Amino acid sequence: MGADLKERYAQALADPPVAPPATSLSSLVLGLVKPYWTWLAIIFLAMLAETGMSLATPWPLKVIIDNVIGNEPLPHWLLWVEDLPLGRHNMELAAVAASAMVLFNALGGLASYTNNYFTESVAQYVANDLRRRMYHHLLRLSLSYYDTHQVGKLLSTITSDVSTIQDFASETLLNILIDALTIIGILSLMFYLNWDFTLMAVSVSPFILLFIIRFKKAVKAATHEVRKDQAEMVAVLQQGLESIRAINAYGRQDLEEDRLKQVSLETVEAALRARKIKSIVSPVVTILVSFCTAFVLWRGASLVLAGVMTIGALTVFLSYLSKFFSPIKDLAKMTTNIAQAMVALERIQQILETDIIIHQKPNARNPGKLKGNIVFENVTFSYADNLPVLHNISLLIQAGQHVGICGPTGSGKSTIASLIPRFYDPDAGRILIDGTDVRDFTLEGLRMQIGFVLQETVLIYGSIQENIAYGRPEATAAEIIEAAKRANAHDFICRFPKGYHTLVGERGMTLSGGERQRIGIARAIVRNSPILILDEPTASLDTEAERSVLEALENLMRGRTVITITHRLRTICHADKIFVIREGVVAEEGTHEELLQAGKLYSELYQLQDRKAVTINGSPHDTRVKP
Ligand SMILES: Nc1ncnc2c1ncn2[C@@H]1O[C@H](COP(=O)(O)OP(=O)(O)OP(=O)(O)O)[C@@H](O)[C@H]1O
Repeated sequence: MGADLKERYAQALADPPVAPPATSLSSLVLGLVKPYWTWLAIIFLAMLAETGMSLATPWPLKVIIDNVIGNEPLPHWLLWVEDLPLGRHNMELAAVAASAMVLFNALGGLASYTNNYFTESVAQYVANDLRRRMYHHLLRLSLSYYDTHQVGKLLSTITSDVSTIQDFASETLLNILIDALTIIGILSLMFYLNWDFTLMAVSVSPFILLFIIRFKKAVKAATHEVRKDQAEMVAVLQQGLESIRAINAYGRQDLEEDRLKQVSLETVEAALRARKIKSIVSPVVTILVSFCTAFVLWRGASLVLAGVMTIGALTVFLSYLSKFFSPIKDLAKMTTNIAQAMVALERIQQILETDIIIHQKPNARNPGKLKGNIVFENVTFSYADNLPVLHNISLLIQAGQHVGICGPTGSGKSTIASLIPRFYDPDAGRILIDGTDVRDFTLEGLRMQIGFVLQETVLIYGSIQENIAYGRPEATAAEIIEAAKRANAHDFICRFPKGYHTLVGERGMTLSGGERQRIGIARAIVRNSPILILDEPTASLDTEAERSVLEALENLMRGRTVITITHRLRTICHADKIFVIREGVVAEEGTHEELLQAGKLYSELYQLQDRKAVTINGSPHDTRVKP
């Protein structure tokens, strides 16, 4: 058992969590449990044994009442007891009955242990598979999915909804199956004991089941509402904690608290509405069941008095009746759990079925080492339907060229850059690198050829060394140190007591903006891609930090095709070509001198910035990057 589990654990770590896309809830569930069919078979057998033992337990009592205490003859299926070497003494028969009771319970206990052991294993591994499958899917969705979905709500599904499924699989599902088997078994035995009596006794069951089914719908709708509100609450909390600096800076703690208060109260109200519906089910079922039991007691007493039924048979019948209604009552209670699990599955399925992915052609090829010729051919792109952000853009960037992209804010500069690594695909037109449409390359291969330094370098929680090697994990320690030296980062890293092993990112040491950018540059140097996209890499830095970062950038840019997006025109005035973007079109293109001579938008922007720099510093402030 242990070895099997260990093996499964190792597989769960190693298996790629890829699974065919789910189409319906049932196919999702079947796909999830399929790998565990041997365990499911063991569970089923153990369940049969557990149910059988539970059905057998009242019979020793009947033997004691009817055959040991009373004088009823032994039923024909028990005559073999007379052949035992125990003799025919009543107390010996009582000893057999008592031992049988212990045996039934012990076997039932063993079956129950096996059941729980394997059910919990299946539940844990199914939850593990679900989490991994969802994360795998989410990591590959197009960025446009995240433009319209809150991360907090997704977190809530990956954690809470998966836990709901896990709890359902490990507790409720097993109970439902055992209950169903028990009901079938008890009905058969009750028919054996007294069929017409049984028919009358259980005639109330269809009404109970109808009632339960009717309520299941209402409970499910209420549960949907509760989960929606709970996910909303996680989203509010996640956003608030993520924006903690802005909240402190603007003193908006009260506003954020109010937001949580509102959504938290909505969650409470939704949960109370759901409880109102849920709490009706149990009492109604209990009352219906008590009518039925009362009838059996009354009618049973008259049958015993008339000598048609033995006291033992009535006791066993009553014991079965309570066993029969207990799973029916459980089913009523479980309506809530079933509804919760259905809602959780639907929410998980919604994520798994999202198809906003950047598709890779089946015959896509790895581009290998690209030279870096980039062509935009009549590219049109919109984030939202029918609202183009780029209109018919055409650009030509030759391998090894350093080009600048500038233009007013919101004109589409960053959007242009994000189409090259296929963060998004254009609506019309195409983008070619070295003469091949980027959609003909594998996504991973294409992105390996592109390095980024953005306005803010995002540090991953881990050591500085891991952060530098993030884009190429196989980089050696020597390569990492060399990259840090070229990025002007080595000296400040060595000043930390733990050097390259210093923890950064969440909860780790916090680096200044300039230091973070230099880590970002070292990261791009280690990745060593022929195409480099610099999106306002110095925008958030002061003059001193900017100088050091620009020096590092010079080292990084050498020998690569570089696209620099910036508002600071002085940083691109030595570029081989500058594209001026306005309202999603290329308004002008040329070298710095050509654009100044043209005397249009670029020249206006440049002169405006020139005057500002003179005013601020008393002399022009030159932060140019020499290619
Ligand atoms: N993820 C997004 N979803 C929807 N619209 C977006 C998204 N990102 C940008 N936009 C919109 O697209 C337009 C172009 O944005 P983009 O970021 O490319 O401009 P930009 O020229 O780089 O601006 P800036 O100089 O301010 O960085 C803007 O109107 C912006 O509001």
